[in-house]
Amino acid sequence: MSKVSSCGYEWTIQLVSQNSEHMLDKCLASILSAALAEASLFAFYFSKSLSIQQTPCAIFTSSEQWLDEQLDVPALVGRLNKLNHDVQLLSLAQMQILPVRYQGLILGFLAVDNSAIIPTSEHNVLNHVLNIYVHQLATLQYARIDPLTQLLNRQTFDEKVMDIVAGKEAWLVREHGNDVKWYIAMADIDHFKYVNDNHGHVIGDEVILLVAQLLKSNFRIGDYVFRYGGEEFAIVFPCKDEGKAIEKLDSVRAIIAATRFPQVGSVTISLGVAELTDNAQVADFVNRADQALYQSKQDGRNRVTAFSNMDSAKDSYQTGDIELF
Ligand SMILES: Nc1nc2c(ncn2[C@@H]2O[C@H](COP(=O)(O)OP(=O)(O)OP(=O)(O)O)[C@@H](O)[C@H]2O)c(=O)[nH]1
Repeated sequence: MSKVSSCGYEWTIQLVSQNSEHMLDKCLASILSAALAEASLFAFYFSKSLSIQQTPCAIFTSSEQWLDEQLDVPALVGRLNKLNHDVQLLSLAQMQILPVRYQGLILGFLAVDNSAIIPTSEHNVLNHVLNIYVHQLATLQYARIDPLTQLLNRQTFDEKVMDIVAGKEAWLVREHGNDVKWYIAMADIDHFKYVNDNHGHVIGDEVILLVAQLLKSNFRIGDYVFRYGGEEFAIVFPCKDEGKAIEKLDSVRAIIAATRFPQVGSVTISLGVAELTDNAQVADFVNRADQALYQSKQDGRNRVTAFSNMDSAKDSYQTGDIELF
């Protein structure tokens, strides 16, 4: 543990120079492995959505068995939340817990077994390292956010879809088993040009914002909602099967159609949906969902179309002559 005090500055520099979440996690893991070399077991739990609505999950652990047996994460977070904000270390019977706070909320913790007792002078440095991690994560996440809607932006979209196709969403398998599929939906506000032309761009922006909020609040926390372009959104979400995915999208479509938009009245969206399989490129998935969306527009708008139900579109997709917007 003596390494801790001498390396604080170096570790800070290492953490703030990471430019992806994945590399930031790896960097923190290697720092903690060096800092806690004398501890036989440790684990870092954190809520990456930076929200208390999501129970912190394991970012890395030195032994899953130890954790499964001893950590009741929701109970521990509840207990940490009741602590005074000045408390930086909680000593339990078999482990020491360093709470990780962001904007005053407990978003996670570092658990270290009692084989290495962390001296007061050193848990301050570890707390500092964990703080730098949280702030660097927040900085990386803000760069991925669309300023108008606070949704994930287009730049984040490709990376997230590639991660999902590569099977990097491990939490999902832990929670639902292997029989869950991912779907991509493209959603576009109907006749939006009319809104801009008749009410002006400021009201147009407000319509985009309200649609974004309705989309975000009607999908689950583990689903991804992106602002893909001006009045176009992409939603990437797991579902048991395509029927359920269409049902979900149609229920959100109906909620938007039933909402009264200030000044404008009613607004509808059209959607297209395709499954994310592991044998195509991100651009192919977007094309498929876009073709289905185009079909929804052709069929009269305010509806959901699944790419799998479009035989003619599949043919034209293969010959590459589909007309997209
Ligand atoms: N206010 C506002 N308007 C935008 C934004 N991005 C794109 N637009 C406008 O959105 C409109 C999109 O119109 P179109 O693509 O022609 O389609 P539409 O009128 O929505 O009709 P359909 O999609 O066929 O139902 C254009 O007038 C764009 O200028 C934005 O960020 N804010």
